[in-house]
Amino acid sequence: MTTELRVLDAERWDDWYGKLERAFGGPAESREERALWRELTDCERSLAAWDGDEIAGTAGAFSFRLSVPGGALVPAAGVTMVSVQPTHRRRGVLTSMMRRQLDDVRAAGEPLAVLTASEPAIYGRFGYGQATDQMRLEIDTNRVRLNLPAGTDRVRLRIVAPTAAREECEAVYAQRVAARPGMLARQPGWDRLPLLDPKANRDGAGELLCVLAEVDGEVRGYARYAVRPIWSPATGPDGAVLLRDVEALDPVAYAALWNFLFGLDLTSSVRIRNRPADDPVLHLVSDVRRCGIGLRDGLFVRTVDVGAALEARTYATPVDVVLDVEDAFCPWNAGRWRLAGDAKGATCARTGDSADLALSARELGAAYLGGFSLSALAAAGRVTELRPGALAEASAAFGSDVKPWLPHGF
Ligand SMILES: CC(=O)SCCNC(=O)CCNC(=O)[C@H](O)C(C)(C)COP(=O)(O)OP(=O)(O)OC[C@H]1O[C@@H](n2cnc3c(N)ncnc32)[C@H](O)[C@@H]1OP(=O)(O)O
Repeated sequence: MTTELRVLDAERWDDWYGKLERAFGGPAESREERALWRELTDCERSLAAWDGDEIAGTAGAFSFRLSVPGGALVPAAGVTMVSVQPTHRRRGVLTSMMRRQLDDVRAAGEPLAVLTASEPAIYGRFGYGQATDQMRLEIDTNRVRLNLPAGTDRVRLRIVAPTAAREECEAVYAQRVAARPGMLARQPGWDRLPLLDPKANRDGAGELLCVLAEVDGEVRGYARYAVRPIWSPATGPDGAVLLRDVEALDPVAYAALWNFLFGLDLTSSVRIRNRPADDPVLHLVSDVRRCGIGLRDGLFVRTVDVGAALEARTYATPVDVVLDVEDAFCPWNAGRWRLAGDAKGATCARTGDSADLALSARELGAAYLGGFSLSALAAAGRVTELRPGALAEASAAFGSDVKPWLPHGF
């Protein structure tokens, strides 16, 4: 079997997307969601693997700008919509699409490619490393109390329709992006993603609502949520607050939003699928054991251009190290790079000097946003220290005070 890779003809989008849905066992999406993905698809960056006149594989890319340590927004290809038909699996179709895509990303001058994986085992072989994680919470609000900071009572809360509050929420979100590595600057149309609320997907919950937190007349935060009413025959109300997202620009607005969610009548839990693992709410609660905490992988990062990627971020402490990078899938990155930088900026260029640390592209991706330390990777045998002291120096420099985190999938 041979397949031929071609850029997606926009007129074939329905067929192409239908094949993607089939590979995912779908379609499970609502009409609204499908229409949004149609609008957001960049056909010129989408590939179809053709077997004769049949689509055997799909892969796409969004043109994102990713927040990195130091607050810069770095061009990053957002790899998405990857699938291979069940009739064509395990014959190298994915590998051929990854090959073509990374060549295209390099040609476009984007230093990074990023993705969220259906299964985390797939993408390491192509040099993607898990760079962030995400925390889910299912908080027992009957048992857990909140310790509110002084001034929380100054916050005024207002419930509004999410669409009516879109601009205010987006203004808050935009300010959060540079403050947390791993977040994506909003591209046109992406503000509609958190507003999707098709009836068919509510699973017993009411409509999506938005609560705005205002301090001195200014919107300082928001939460979008729905309530799923649950009535137990024996004890009565046992509803769940399904929190979609929550962002705030100061501690009192943040605490007030959580206090509101905890206090919703006839509910006994607040559930959310995706929060950063250093969410301040963990320092507001009286009992973390009853917060139903779970962790899973988030964003995967691939350094497509090692020099440009390492120069695009800043470093928590001064660093001057030579990295010996192994990169079989993108061999233009392989070899020694001298990275010199600090909190103001960095240079990263080819060098003939002897190496201080050896690692592969996958580890570089994992450490890139500062979420996973080089020391931890070294302890797992995935980074090798060649000059004593270099690991501690580089590990501290790569670290991020704020945990990197991606708020939504793509
Ligand atoms: C960013 C995103 O869009 S994530 C979504 C990914 N898509 C899905 O999960 C949809 C369902 N799955 C599929 O469509 C396919 O099985 C794919 C895309 C995951 C794999 O496609 P294939 O064409 O079968 O992959 P390909 O034959 O190129 O395999 C390359 C290697 O990856 C391995 N591999 C492929 N899929 C998986 C997997 N799910 N888990 C672990 N390893 C895998 C193969 O075993 C092979 O390993 P090898 O090089 O050591 O022999």
